[in-house]
Amino acid sequence: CAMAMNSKPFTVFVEGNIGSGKTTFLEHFRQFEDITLLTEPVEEWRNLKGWNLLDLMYKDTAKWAMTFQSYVSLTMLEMHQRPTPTPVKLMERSLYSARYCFVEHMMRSGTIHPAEFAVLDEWFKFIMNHIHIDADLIVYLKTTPSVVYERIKKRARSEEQCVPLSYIEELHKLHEDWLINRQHAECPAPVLVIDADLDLSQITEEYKKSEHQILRKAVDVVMR
Ligand SMILES: Cc1cc2cn([C@H]3C[C@H](O)[C@@H](CO)O3)c(=O)nc2[nH]1
Repeated sequence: CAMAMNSKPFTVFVEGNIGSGKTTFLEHFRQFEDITLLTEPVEEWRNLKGWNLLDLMYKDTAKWAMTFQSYVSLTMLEMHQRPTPTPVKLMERSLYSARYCFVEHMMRSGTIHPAEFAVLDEWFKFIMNHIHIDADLIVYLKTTPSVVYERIKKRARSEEQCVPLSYIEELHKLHEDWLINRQHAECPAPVLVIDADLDLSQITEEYKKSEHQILRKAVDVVMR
């Protein structure tokens, strides 16, 4: 049932490390007509007027990380703001994982200059104070770094082939600090943790756990 475009849909952020199965999780919900799926616009990051910013970032991180994260944040903001015709909206990642996981890592590792970090942080704070982008629920696909590292190698996305395990471990810790240890109060949504180490055959049971929570909330939104 299409809802008026102006009412706020029940919004879910699907978060997790590289290779944690976010796209697979989202595809599982393709079957429901009352849910709008917004997957990560990786193809936009791979081709902005012919420039593959994702590849540039992985090839020369110090030079391109700021530019890449700046564009990623713009594409995420566009998705946060996109009108949703359904009672439920599932988004792959968010401006929160952009800031608390990826940009945070780049600042701590010295990949970006403190002045570059300051600019990205000012953009993030302005958006937080002026635009409502909160989630009603965060689904955290919790994984073990070594498991997703093997998946990344098997998936063989060309730009990611040089990603070291240490990077995956650092991103994991930042996801845990945010979603398990709840170190950032700006994003107070409840977190539903899914064991995403499970391989495809077993994980459907895990998805059903979240399906119930998400769809029940969808009914609440529609009945509101
Ligand atoms: C919000 C956000 C998503 C995101 C993805 N990535 C990278 C990780 C993967 O290699 C690829 C697709 O998620 O993009 C990144 O470097 N910075 C990001 N920030």
